[in-house]
Amino acid sequence: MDIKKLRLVLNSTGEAGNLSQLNLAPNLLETFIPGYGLISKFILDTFGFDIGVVVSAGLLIFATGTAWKYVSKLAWTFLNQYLVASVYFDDHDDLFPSVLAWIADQRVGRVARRLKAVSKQGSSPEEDDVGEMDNDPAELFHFGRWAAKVPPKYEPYFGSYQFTFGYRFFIFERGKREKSSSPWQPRSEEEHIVLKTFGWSTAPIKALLVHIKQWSIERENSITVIKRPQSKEIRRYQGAWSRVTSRPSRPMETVVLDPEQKEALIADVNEYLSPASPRWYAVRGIPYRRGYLFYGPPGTGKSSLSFALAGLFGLNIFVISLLEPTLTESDLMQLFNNLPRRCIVLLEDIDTAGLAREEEKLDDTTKDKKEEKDEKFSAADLAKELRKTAGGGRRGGGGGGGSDDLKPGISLSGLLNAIDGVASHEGRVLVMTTNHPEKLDSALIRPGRVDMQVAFTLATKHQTREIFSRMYSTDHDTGPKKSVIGITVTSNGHSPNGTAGKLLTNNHKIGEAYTRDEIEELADKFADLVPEGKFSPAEVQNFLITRKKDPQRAMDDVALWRDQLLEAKERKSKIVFVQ
Ligand SMILES: Nc1ncnc2c1ncn2[C@@H]1O[C@H](COP(=O)(O)OP(=O)(O)OP(=O)(O)O)[C@@H](O)[C@H]1O
Repeated sequence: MDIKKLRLVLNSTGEAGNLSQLNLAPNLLETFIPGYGLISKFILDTFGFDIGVVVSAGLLIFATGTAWKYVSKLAWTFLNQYLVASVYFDDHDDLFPSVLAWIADQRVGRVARRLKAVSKQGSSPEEDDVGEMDNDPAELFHFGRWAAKVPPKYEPYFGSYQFTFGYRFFIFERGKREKSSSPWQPRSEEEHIVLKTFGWSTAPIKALLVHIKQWSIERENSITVIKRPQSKEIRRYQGAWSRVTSRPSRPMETVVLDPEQKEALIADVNEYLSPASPRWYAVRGIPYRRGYLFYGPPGTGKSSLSFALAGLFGLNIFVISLLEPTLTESDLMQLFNNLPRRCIVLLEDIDTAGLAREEEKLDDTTKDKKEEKDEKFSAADLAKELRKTAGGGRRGGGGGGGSDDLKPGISLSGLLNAIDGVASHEGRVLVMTTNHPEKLDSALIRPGRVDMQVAFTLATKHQTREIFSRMYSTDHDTGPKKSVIGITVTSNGHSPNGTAGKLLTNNHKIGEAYTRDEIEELADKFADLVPEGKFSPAEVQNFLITRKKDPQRAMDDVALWRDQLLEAKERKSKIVFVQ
């Protein structure tokens, strides 16, 4: 279209505002819309109405819109290239969920018209999500109905969103792309986020990210993030570790140990993690790493203490079980090489290292180990095993795959290589646990690899007492505080052997609150009835959990439970299921 023709576009003789001025030359309209002349003549003759004005206006609006789109796209590309700073990260990055959560929490996230609902299948809703529990204690609690009240969480859907932060304009973009995978791999998508702002410097975005990290840490202050090895198939694409869950940090006081032992451990970890330590180690040429060995029978608190340490020091915890059947030495190396600078690595069952490869007797040794474990198998262990199986955890679940050519088992040298690797000299806290310290090779526990050993024993009187007291107390402050119990059934004062029931004048009904002093008194008496060094804290805890609303019932039942469990242990029963 030449300029002369364009000039014909408008009848520019009339006054502004008169629609007829917009009437495009019929010749031009004929060029765009074949047959236009005939149609317009027909309408003019029949209805006396000139459609030229309407058609011209429509065409003009269309042309202006297209031009605007084109020009703005050009301008945006130019701006993006020369005047916009951006920071990208993909969904493997720890920042990804934090940024999404932060955006969702901002006005931009709340008013966005395109949201992605996130409700994980089978995830357990938090009480906070539903508000107060209005479950009638007299009725059975129906989890499904309760969980149905939980609204899903919402995130901004894929696309671009603008927001301001500290008087500065930002753009948040969420996108996805197909991951480059080999033809025989299932197709998958990878998400990414881009944060943009006007200017040549990324400093404002970096400051925003620091703010988001702090916001996220404050929000998750009491949360411990637990990571386990990613399944083999996706490890290559999504990193070695996957975030299995995050759960409320375990308070250190809930792990009952010898106070001195606990204090010494906490002080040691604290000293090691202090910001001045890396330099101290570097100046003296000592590798900056610290290893701990937690050993003792099953159910004595080794894992619990590791989780409590993670909560106390605000570290993520990376859990590897050497009993995981698909774990190979190269996997172990890869896992250690992909640890962050500061974290706790919980390496469970280290006594299995060297069993398979070095002796080439995997079947026998696994069988032996299983038999040994079975001998000590108690109800608490059984529950724990079931939990692990259900959660796809330690034994086989998390690994996936399991190709036939895998030779499971980690040799001792493989384990040593992994924990001594260069990448592991960087501030991680290594906690190794075992039920069989006597089986450990001295090379594994030499100073430098294991710097402190913590022995866990079957429950002492102090532990039994503390576990009881914590089970029934809601408040550990001094003073005559009220403790637990809130249901309205009357205790029948049942006492199987007639002794324990007499310990407390049975004038308490369930539903009455016990004072702190009363609970302490009961705790002393309970600890007197449980022999020292016979039961694991897990067993004691398990017994009490089934009577968690009724300390008097625990007192009534303890003697029978104790005798049955002792007898069963003496008979070396394979599974002791005494409640
Ligand atoms: N010392 C303890 N103080 C408080 N609770 C304990 C203690 N020991 C065990 N428990 C309780 O028993 C359960 C099992 O404990 P945990 O998993 O820490 O034992 P573990 O020694 O790691 O066992 P395993 O060797 O089988 O892995 C947990 O629920 C924990 O609360």
